[in-house]
Amino acid sequence: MATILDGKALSKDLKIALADKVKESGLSPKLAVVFDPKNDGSRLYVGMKQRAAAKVGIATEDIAVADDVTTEAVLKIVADLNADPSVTGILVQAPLPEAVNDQQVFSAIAPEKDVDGLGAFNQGMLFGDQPGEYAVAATPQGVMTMLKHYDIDPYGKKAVVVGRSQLFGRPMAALLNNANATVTLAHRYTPREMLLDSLKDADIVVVGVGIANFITGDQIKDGAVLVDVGMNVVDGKTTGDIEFVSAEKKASFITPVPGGVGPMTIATLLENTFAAALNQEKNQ
Ligand SMILES: Nc1nc2c(c(=O)[nH]1)N[C@@H](CN(C=O)c1ccc(C(=O)N[C@@H](CCC(=O)O)C(=O)O)cc1)CN2
Repeated sequence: MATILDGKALSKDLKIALADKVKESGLSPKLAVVFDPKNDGSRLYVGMKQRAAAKVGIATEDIAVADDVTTEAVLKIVADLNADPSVTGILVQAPLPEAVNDQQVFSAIAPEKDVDGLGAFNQGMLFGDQPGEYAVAATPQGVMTMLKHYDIDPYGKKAVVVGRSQLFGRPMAALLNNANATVTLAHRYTPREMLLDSLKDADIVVVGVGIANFITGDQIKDGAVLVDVGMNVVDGKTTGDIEFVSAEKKASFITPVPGGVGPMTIATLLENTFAAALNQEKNQ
């Protein structure tokens, strides 16, 4: 039976520690959140982020965009937030309405306020494995924090990342690569046979494709570490991309859904937001 990678418990500890740090710093971090209020997921996640931020002493400001908003209008919102000294962090909750080019918007955020690390500058730092302080996307960074907490070192391991989104797969592969794993990045055009072949001898598998039960226990190696970034609703129940019952019998470690990567995403975003406020104070 696998050990559960308990993101819910770990994120709780991280938030308690962060609340102390925020208090001790005497700073007043403020996170501006740009989001589409018509998107059910965004409304849910933004609400979760706001409540968690309030608990650790980070103020938030909501900026709800209209249905027919254009990329230019969102770029103007971001430019105003970049220029506002009371705002220390900016988060653009994806997805924005269809007409908006999310990546263009992410890259317009001033790098020092880009707490989600999704802009071109911060992604370039990550992909170049550059030294220094910069934010990394909250979901993959949260996965790395969880691996470290459970003493799982990617060094020399074979890792397979399934999904290549900007929010998850691409930065996840870069982080594992920077941690000296040998990384395969699979995606929707990877032939099924090729994916199954990669999974057979993978030590670490991280999956985020948004398809319930996409990976099953019979496809993975005995003792593999399984991290499930997926979130699907099946028969009214939140479930991941990994078929938990069969996979936990073969894995050494596995994340549950819910209670695994999701809570780590939120804790990491708050850590990034505080780090950004500290850096801005230092560099003033
Ligand atoms: N700008 C960003 N947009 C989006 C991100 C992101 O990191 N930055 N990630 C996703 C969604 N997301 C955060 O925004 C997120 C998803 C899920 C959870 C979470 O804690 N989930 C719970 C279960 C909740 C439920 O049952 O419905 C869990 O896993 O335990 C947190 C954050 C999209 N956009």
